[in-house]
Amino acid sequence: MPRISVHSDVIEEVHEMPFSAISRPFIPELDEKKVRSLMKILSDPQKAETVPPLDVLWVIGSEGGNYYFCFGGCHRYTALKRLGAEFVRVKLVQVTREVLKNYLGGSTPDFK
Ligand SMILES: Nc1ncnc2c1ncn2[C@@H]1O[C@H](COP(=O)(O)OP(=O)(O)OP(=O)(O)O)[C@@H](O)[C@H]1O
Repeated sequence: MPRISVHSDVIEEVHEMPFSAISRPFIPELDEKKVRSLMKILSDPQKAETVPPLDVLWVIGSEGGNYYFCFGGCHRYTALKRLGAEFVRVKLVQVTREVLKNYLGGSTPDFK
């Protein structure tokens, strides 16, 4: 399997995007205590920004469509979901369909 180098360390720009636009194909294994702790922090406007933004992989389709996937940040993602967040802070990492294939294999959509 090729080595995948997809990380946001060098990306400084943080965006706010609709949570509903982010696909998460895999069910995470969770430490419930950590999720609850993150929910507490994220629901406190004074402290929420101490939690780093989610890394979101962004694919632009052949006809210009935008597709967003989140594979990591399981606990932050789940905490935000349970809080009913409408908008979330993310770092966008633009990747190709080939990179997504490393995660999704044969079920990688034909992005348009
Ligand atoms: N109360 C808290 N509990 C856990 N993490 C916290 C808390 N407050 C702030 N953070 C920060 O939130 C981030 C959580 O990232 P972490 O990698 O531990 O979990 P995750 O990315 O949400 O899930 P996973 O790594 O399991 O996919 C860390 O940068 C941590 O410093």
